[in-house]
Amino acid sequence: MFRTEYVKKVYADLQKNNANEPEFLQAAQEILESLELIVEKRPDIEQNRILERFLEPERFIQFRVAWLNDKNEVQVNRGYRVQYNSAIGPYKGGIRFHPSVNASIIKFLGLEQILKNSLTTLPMGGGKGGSNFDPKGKSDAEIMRFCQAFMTELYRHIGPDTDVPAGDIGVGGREVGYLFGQYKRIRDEFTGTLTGKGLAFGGSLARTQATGYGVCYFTQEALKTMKGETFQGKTVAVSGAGNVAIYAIEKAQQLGAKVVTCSDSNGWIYDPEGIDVELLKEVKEVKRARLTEYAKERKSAEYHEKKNGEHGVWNYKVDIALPCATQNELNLDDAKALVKNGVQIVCEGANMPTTLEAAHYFIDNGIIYGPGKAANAGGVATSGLEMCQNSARLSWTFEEVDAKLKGIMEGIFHNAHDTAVKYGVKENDLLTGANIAGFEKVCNAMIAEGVF
Ligand SMILES: NC(=O)C1=CN([C@@H]2O[C@H](COP(=O)(O)OP(=O)(O)OC[C@H]3O[C@@H](n4cnc5c(N)ncnc54)[C@H](OP(=O)(O)O)[C@@H]3O)[C@@H](O)[C@H]2O)C=CC1
Ligand SMILES: O=C(O)CCC(=O)C(=O)O
Repeated sequence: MFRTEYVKKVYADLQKNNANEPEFLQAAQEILESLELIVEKRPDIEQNRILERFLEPERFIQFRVAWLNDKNEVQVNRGYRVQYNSAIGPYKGGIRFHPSVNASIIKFLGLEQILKNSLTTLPMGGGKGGSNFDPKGKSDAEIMRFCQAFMTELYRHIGPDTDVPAGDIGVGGREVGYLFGQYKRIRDEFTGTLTGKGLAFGGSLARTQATGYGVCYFTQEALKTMKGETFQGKTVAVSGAGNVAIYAIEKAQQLGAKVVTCSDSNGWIYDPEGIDVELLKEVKEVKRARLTEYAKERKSAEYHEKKNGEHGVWNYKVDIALPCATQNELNLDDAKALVKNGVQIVCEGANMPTTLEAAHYFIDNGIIYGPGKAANAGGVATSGLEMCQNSARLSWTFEEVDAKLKGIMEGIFHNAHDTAVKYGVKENDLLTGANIAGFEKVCNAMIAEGVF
């Protein structure tokens, strides 16, 4: 797995100290495999014990969230915030509400966020938070009470220049609104402490679309640079049917592709005529319903229920795959099926959706592989633009924000690509390129700021 004694020791210690955290160890292993190349060139990394410090969160907060459901029964959940690294800016990263959330998930997401935020070129450190609260089936009033209870603890740890949370799985505009309202009430201040806010109270135009659009801008730039091609006429598989998936589908179709799949945790849609994205928005964003509702309304769509935990969407003949649901949703068998069916490029809208062996398989087989920390950075980049607008007390137009987002995503692609080439790995290995490029800036800042 590793060549150098230093990296071997760092990873062995990490395994010992985080034995029950598989997602965290997976993310760390993937990053260390890339960073070994820079460690070999720069002795100051080992001298300053940068890897040990980089992998250890500056702060990990865990707290009780007690709230009342609609029957006036007391419910208890667990809340988290990891403030992972502040070398290049205030901690920044989303909040996830999903029953699977635990320390391992929060730490893997926080670790990825450090590199992602660095790649955006904006001054943002890495953080992430969440709860094992399950928003599915909860009334609007229950969601509000949970968000208020969550923020009643979190507020003391965050602030516009300290830590700026946002949304992630299970946390969208509605939840950010309730979280912001409670923060404002407790602190008695109106600042940009959360991003992804409603447009009426400091949100940025294009933040809703940003992650999905950004994945497509990144994919388009990679296709153009490495293959001289575009989305025009291509067939695309997307997984997920949430915020990232919906706007990835919308932009891919605007750029001339046909997207034939999407999914939720119960099943998937195959729609050979192309996903009707307006219908998908109606089902998911307005009605908050399941994909079975989409299939009822759309004659050309097939609905498949998931039986053995399989994701389903990776078995079709497509040119482009955009995993946009959740971690480890694309395994080695899925990767083999995609390659057999002629996929050219895989760019991740979700965080770590591809298992490590599947990612290696793509890279070894010449597939352009854009990891989430690079390809989905458009969400947090636009959050960074929301922070700029809040500080300046003004709002930019949709076109201004979208143009900046596109420029940032193109820049991230070129940074990852150029770094891959510079370090002598295959040019389709954007994973190594993204890891090293994101890390270098954080590493230099950590050394300059002294031992901490
Ligand atoms: N929102 C953002 O700006 C950003 C999000 N991301 C990442 O993108 C991914 C999707 O986030 P987002 O679209 O915001 O979240 P949403 O909550 O809007 O949507 C999540 C989608 O993924 C599905 N999903 C979630 N968990 C699972 C699971 N365990 N198994 C199968 N399907 C699942 C959901 O299905 P169901 O409804 O059935 O649960 C839903 O379709 C995540 O990995 C997130 O970290 C990355 C960068 C920014
Ligand atoms: O917009 C943000 O601050 C966070 C986005 C996020 O959570 C992510 O990039 O995974």
